[in-house]
Amino acid sequence: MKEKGLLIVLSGPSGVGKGTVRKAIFSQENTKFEYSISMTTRLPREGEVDGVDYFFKSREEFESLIEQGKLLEYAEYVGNYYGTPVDYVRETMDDGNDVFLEIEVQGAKQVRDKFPDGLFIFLAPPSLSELQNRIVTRGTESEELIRNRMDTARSEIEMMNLYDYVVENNEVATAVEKINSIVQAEHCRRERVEKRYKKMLEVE
Ligand SMILES: Nc1nc2c(ncn2[C@@H]2O[C@H](COP(=O)(O)OP(=O)(O)O)[C@@H](O)[C@H]2O)c(=O)[nH]1
Ligand SMILES: Nc1ncnc2c1ncn2[C@@H]1O[C@H](COP(=O)(O)OP(=O)(O)O)[C@@H](O)[C@H]1O
Repeated sequence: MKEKGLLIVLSGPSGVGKGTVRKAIFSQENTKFEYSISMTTRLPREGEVDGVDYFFKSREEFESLIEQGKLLEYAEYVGNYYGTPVDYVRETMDDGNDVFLEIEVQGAKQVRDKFPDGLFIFLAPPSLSELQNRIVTRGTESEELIRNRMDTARSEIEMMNLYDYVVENNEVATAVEKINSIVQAEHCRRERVEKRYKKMLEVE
């Protein structure tokens, strides 16, 4: 029987660099992960393509997907829905490929409940002041929203202990390397456990 793929979840506070690190991971030539494209009700930004960056949906369409149980998790974030298509995730894992989710922390918590066997990686900022710097330099938020996001960030950081690994996003390239190593080590660990388990069954 084919081994199931891993479910890799990268999460962390807003502005820590999740999107940046994810893009760097998928720009590697030899990346072995399959990126799960999310659904969202937010409008496309300039240059974003439907079915590449996100599947852009209306609120009605999104709510109907929720009702039909088509989402592994979803969350409302700054006034818009974001969610992960469950069929894609299950099919990709069943085919033996690793699926990579880059999602905010509420969604990651829901995935943890449904897939406790997943690999949960928390991307942490070097400090709160650096996190604020990044949100400010990104320049997509008003002053009030930045204050709001910093309050949210504090509670998001408290959720760090629910994760298997914490990777500090100091340098993007280093964070990418660490994530690659974590996934590789996890594959080795699972192989070892599987072998031992098979051996035990043979003996009895
Ligand atoms: N729960 C959940 N969060 C998602 C999903 N897709 C993206 N996100 C998160 O939604 C947040 C907002 O994403 P986006 O609108 O692209 O803006 P960004 O802040 O520039 O990354 C980010 O924290 C993403 O990680 C998803 O499927 N589910
Ligand atoms: N390691 C890093 N060092 C410095 N700036 C970074 C780093 N990673 C991301 N950034 C910057 O921080 C801002 C937020 O990154 P982004 O990927 O949008 O975060 P998130 O997806 O977590 O909300 C962007 O301006 C990005 O260029």
